[in-house]
Amino acid sequence: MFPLFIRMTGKKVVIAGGGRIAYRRLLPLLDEGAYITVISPQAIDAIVHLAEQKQITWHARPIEPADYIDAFLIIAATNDSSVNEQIAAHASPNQLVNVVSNHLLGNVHVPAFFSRGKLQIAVTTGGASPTLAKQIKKQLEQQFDESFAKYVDEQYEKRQQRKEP
Ligand SMILES: C[C@@]1(CC(=O)O)c2cc3[nH]c(cc4nc(cc5[nH]c(cc(n2)[C@H]1CCC(=O)O)[C@@](C)(CC(=O)O)[C@@H]5CCC(=O)O)C(CC(=O)O)=C4CCC(=O)O)c(CCC(=O)O)c3CC(=O)O
Ligand SMILES: NC(=O)C1=CN([C@@H]2O[C@H](COP(=O)(O)OP(=O)(O)OC[C@H]3O[C@@H](n4cnc5c(N)ncnc54)[C@H](O)[C@@H]3O)[C@@H](O)[C@H]2O)C=CC1
Repeated sequence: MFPLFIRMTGKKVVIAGGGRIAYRRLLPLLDEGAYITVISPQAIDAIVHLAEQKQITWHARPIEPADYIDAFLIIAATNDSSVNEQIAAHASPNQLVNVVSNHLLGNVHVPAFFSRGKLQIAVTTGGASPTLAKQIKKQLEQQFDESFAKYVDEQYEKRQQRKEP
């Protein structure tokens, strides 16, 4: 696996499934300014609420291949692993696909991560132990406390000023 940090502003994201895991994927993507469509017969209240506020689109039905034909990122987060497998199989090789139920499918994994301003720290075990990734992230959260946000953002300002003519 090759680590990348992806600018998601304005990108189309299709999420299959409307449960807890779908919502965990959705929130940081929404923060990044992605256009999110959830396709799922049922959805948890928090997702329904975001749809009512028009922050995302929700279609209350099972996913179909036409739903994600032009998505930049597809997240297969249903509780039916055969549906998630079908999504991985139907996606184009040039789309990013994240499958929450099987680390061997899709072409991107979501790490455990946190931010301190522009500092972002992400940890993955490649599906070996998501719980270990979460534990390591928690330790790093203590080590790199909130004060790093100020430090990193100051460094950023200084670098920007040096670049200006
Ligand atoms: C491949 C990947 C999918 C992807 O890329 O989306 C994946 C796959 C699977 N996870 C499973 C289970 C659990 N995952 C967690 C937690 C997290 N899982 C996350 C990522 C990933 N999980 C990706 C690999 C990343 C890596 O390896 O480092 C984190 C880091 C990020 C996030 O999800 O936001 C987040 C911590 C967030 C945080 O707090 O920071 C917990 C614990 C909990 O929820 O508290 C459990 C239950 C305990 C257990 O089973 O270990 C199962 C079995 C499912 C089943 O039983 O059907 C599969 C399927 C499989 O193993 O194939
Ligand atoms: N990656 C991770 O961190 C973890 C992944 N998992 C996996 O994630 C899966 C989902 O977990 P939860 O969100 O808690 O499940 P959930 O049961 O709360 O939600 C599943 C959602 O999928 C929808 N769905 C079912 N069939 C569908 C279809 N054909 N098309 C579209 N949507 C459909 C349901 O309506 C529901 O909204 C679990 O079954 C498990 O395999 C579980 C724990 C952690």
